[in-house]
Amino acid sequence: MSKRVFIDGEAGTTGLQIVERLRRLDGVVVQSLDLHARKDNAARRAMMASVDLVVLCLPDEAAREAADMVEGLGSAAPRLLDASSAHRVANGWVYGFAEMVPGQAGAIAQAARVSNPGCYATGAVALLRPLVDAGLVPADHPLTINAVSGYSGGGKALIADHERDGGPAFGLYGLSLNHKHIPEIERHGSLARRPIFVPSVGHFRQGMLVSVPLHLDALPGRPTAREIGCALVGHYEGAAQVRVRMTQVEQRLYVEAAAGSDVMELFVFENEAASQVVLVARLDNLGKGAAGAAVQNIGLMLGLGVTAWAAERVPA
Ligand SMILES: NC(=O)C1=CN([C@@H]2O[C@H](COP(=O)(O)OP(=O)(O)OC[C@H]3O[C@@H](n4cnc5c(N)ncnc54)[C@H](OP(=O)(O)O)[C@@H]3O)[C@@H](O)[C@H]2O)C=CC1
Ligand SMILES: CC(=O)N[C@@H](CCC(=O)OP(=O)(O)O)C(=O)O
Repeated sequence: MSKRVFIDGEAGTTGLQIVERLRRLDGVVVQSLDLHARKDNAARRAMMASVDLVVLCLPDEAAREAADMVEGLGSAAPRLLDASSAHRVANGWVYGFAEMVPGQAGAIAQAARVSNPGCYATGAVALLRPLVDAGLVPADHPLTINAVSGYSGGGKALIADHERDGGPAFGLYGLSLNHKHIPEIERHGSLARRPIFVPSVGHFRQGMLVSVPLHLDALPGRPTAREIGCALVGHYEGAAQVRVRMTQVEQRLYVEAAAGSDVMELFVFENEAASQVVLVARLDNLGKGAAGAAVQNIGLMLGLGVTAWAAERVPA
């Protein structure tokens, strides 16, 4: 029998992307509220009690309220996947980055409550966690993370701002060095020192690049770029939605290649003579950075086979 999923916030940027993906999957049916009932709490509660899984695609405060609503259903409570940033470092929630450490996919499959990772955090944690766990980058190493995102990362409001005449071309933000993804990058990157994180947004709809520069001669044991690349390759071997690209011939890395794909690519670029590398994650903020990861987690939580769909979208 098909599993029933309710997406609270279905009409938003992330919600629509999840629905589009779920429509192509066997074994799952999306249950929707009528347009006029989307914000009617009694209708939402009744819908939540009737499904196997609720996905929250809401602003943080509304996601907290919706999670309380689900919890209030007691033994009738469905399982919960939250795409907002409300619960990413909260107790009792499993972090929905299946490839992060061995056993994470299994923990997601068993969990009652899963928090989908933030888009920037997905790139940063993907690059850093395996290197910290392997001892190549010390947990307390001073790190800087730079990133550029497509404007769809800011939801309906930022999309409208960019799609009007005279929308902005490019801008840095988060300049109080307090972006909301820093706590999840610290926690799930296993970092003991707060990184400096400088996000930016460009005048393109989808895709993002997250980069971490490293001075190799400031790391213990002075690892080579190859050792770093091999650690990433070893960690992500067999992962359908993460690819490590070992050849670094590109002089330019374009963000466009990520748009529309649910696969995240990781790169290690180096200047050997200067003993410097820059690690880069390229992903779609709406793909592996949001809806792609959400559908992967829905598949794990409901026991559906979703990797075949993901593989269709692997770039050449
Ligand atoms: N865009 C992205 O790249 C990513 C977004 N996310 C997260 O996903 C969540 C949704 O973001 P996004 O899709 O971009 O946002 P949007 O602004 O595009 O959509 C938000 C949706 O939530 C609905 N909504 C707002 N408040 C309520 C409420 N109180 N009750 C019911 N529905 C409500 C809105 O309806 P209406 O328009 O009618 O108000 C809208 O449909 C956020 O927490 C965001 O941080 C996560 C990863 C990436
Ligand atoms: C360009 C832009 O505005 N991006 C969003 C993050 C998008 C994302 O990952 O979402 P959540 O953490 O909200 O789930 C921001 O910086 O707040």
